[in-house]
Amino acid sequence: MLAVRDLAFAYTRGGEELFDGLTHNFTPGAVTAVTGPSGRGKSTLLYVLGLMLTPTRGAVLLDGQDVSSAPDATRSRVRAHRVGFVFQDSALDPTRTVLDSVLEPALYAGWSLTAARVRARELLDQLGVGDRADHRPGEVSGGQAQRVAVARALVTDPAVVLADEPTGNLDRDNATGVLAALSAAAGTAGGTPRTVVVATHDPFVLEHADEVLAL
Ligand SMILES: Nc1ncnc2c1ncn2[C@@H]1O[C@H](COP(=O)(O)OP(=O)(O)OP(=O)(O)O)[C@@H](O)[C@H]1O
Repeated sequence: MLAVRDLAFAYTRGGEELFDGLTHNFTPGAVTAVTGPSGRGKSTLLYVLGLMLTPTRGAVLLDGQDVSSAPDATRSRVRAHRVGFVFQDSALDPTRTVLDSVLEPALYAGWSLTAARVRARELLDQLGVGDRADHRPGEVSGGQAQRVAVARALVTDPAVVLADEPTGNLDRDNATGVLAALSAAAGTAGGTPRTVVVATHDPFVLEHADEVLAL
């Protein structure tokens, strides 16, 4: 289970402190939408949960272990094996094919290229973008690119999936598709419920999320 205890973060020493000692348990198997006014720290919270930023105070707990203050090597390992990240506007490498972008995190996690390819193709098919596998991101639509980004976040079967404004620039149909993919992902991680956290302003996502955490 993913949780935060007494969490605070500041980008600079003595700078504005975000989260005000936040304590929260994220429910496995659920999509939790993190919302709040612009600048309140929604994206920053995802980076802290994803162990890309270290809390100034408090802790990020994964299955009861404080992973946020673990040594760098441990944090990298946890990030590679247990966390998937969907960046805003998909952020796919324009020089790689969709398939290569999706399988890359699995290679970092130590999978063989063959196993990573099989899993990546399976996910792209499940997300309805299998026919785009050999294209570059410039040759797919915004909605398709965002589903590709979800596939990339899921390729290692992580326990935690973090998505930053995944429906930001999408029309309703595409937003529905991306949200459905994230909801489906919440249900399964090798049979164990997966924790999905989405930072969003989108009223549609807020309405359909299982839980809402307001910052
Ligand atoms: N790299 C950075 N260095 C210094 N300050 C930053 C950095 N990134 C963000 N901030 C500041 O931290 C605060 C929180 O930013 P963050 O992007 O997490 O907010 P947000 O709630 O996601 O905002 P939005 O809804 O506009 O995306 C803001 O005041 C922002 O200006």
